[in-house]
Formats: sequence, structure tokens, C-alpha cells
Amino acid sequence: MLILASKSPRRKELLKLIGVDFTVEASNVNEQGILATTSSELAIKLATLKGIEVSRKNPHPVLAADTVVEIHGEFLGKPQDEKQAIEMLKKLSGRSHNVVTGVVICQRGKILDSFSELTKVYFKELTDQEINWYIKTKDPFDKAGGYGIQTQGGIFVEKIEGCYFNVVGLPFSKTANSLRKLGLYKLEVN
Ligand SMILES: Cc1cn([C@H]2C[C@H](O)[C@@H](COP(=O)(O)OP(=O)(O)OP(=O)(O)O)O2)c(=O)[nH]c1=O
Repeated sequence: MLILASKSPRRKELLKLIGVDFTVEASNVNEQGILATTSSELAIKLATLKGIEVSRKNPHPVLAADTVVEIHGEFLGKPQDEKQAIEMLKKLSGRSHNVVTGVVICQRGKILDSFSELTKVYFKELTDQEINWYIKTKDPFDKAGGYGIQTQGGIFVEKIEGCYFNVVGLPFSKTANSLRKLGLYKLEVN
């Protein structure tokens, strides 16, 4: 049985959609202060920290992921407060940015597979009124970059290039392919 090392309700829903049997055991690692030169390296490093921690406590294979937003070389995680959320949304306004999710599948402290996926997201120009409204919805605070494409934040998104599910937290096709390659998922109709 696979373990999903995540507290994200979105990752749980997406893994369910793939049709894999799994249980959830979130990790408690501190994601602050991890250095990396690329968003892919950062996302995979953070996913590895989460996955390895859970896999040391349990013999089953573990899947962990991390999503980062990168705009012109700057990495954005989740905003800690309103001020940070406003700053992030102002940075994203009227420009494109990359959303990168790193995924790691590991077992007993060893990595079985790891990969990342990049989606380019184009934001419309945001007014102060839109930013203030969005902050009041509380939607930004559990999401990298301070917005959710799948919730009210989606009205700021003009277009994307790449996998939609990757922005929500799990690259769908790549994850399913990796799980199949490792023999952790079969194409079955129940
Ligand atoms: C950009 C964007 C991010 N997100 C989410 C995906 C991730 O859940 C979150 C980034 O934080 P993560 O640290 O990747 O994940 P998490 O803290 O939610 O869950 P865990 O570490 O336990 O696995 O931002 C959206 O839901 N929609 C979006 O449009």
C-alpha cells in the first residue's frame, strides 16, 4: 500500500483520481532555509525531505511532492501573512511565472524515483481592488505564490502552458507513469 506524505487535500484528491490505493501520513519537516539554484532542484529537495522522513517510519513506499512558484529567478512559497500575500500577488500581476512541482517516491529512506514538472502561468494585470478582495477570501494562505488556480484565484489566470494538475500540486500524467513503472499502480477497471 502506497503512503501519500502530504496534508494537501488537493494531492489526496488527485491521487484518488489516478485510482491508486493509498493512505495518508503527512510529514512535519521544516521547509524553511533550503537552498537551491533552480525551482526544480528546490521542489525535488523539499519533496525528498518530506518523503524520506515518512519512509523512515514505515516500510511501505511513500509519495511526497512540493510545489514552488518561480518568477524571474525568485522562489515564492506560501505567504505567511496578508502583507506577504499582497506582495506576491503584485509580483505576479500582468506577468508570467513558472509553477514547478517536484515528486519523490521513496521506500525505507531510499529514493525509488524523482521528477519535476513545469507549468507556465500567465496572470492578468491585477487592480488593488481585486487583490484586496482576494486576500479577504483567505484563499492565498495555504498555496504557493499566494493563489489557487482551482479556486477564486483562477479568475486572475489568462492562460497556462503545461499540465493544469501540476499547478494544483501533482503532475498527473508523470505521477501515474512513475507509479506504473515501479509496479505500484495498474490499469484496472473496478
Ligand atoms: C500555485 C498553486 C499552488 N497550490 C498549492 C499546491 C500545494 O498544496 C501548495 C504548496 O505547498 P506545498 O508545500 O507544496 O504543499 P502543502 O504544504 O500544501 O502540502 P504537503 O507539504 O503536506 O504535501 O500550494 C494550489 O493549490 N493551487 C495553485 O494554483
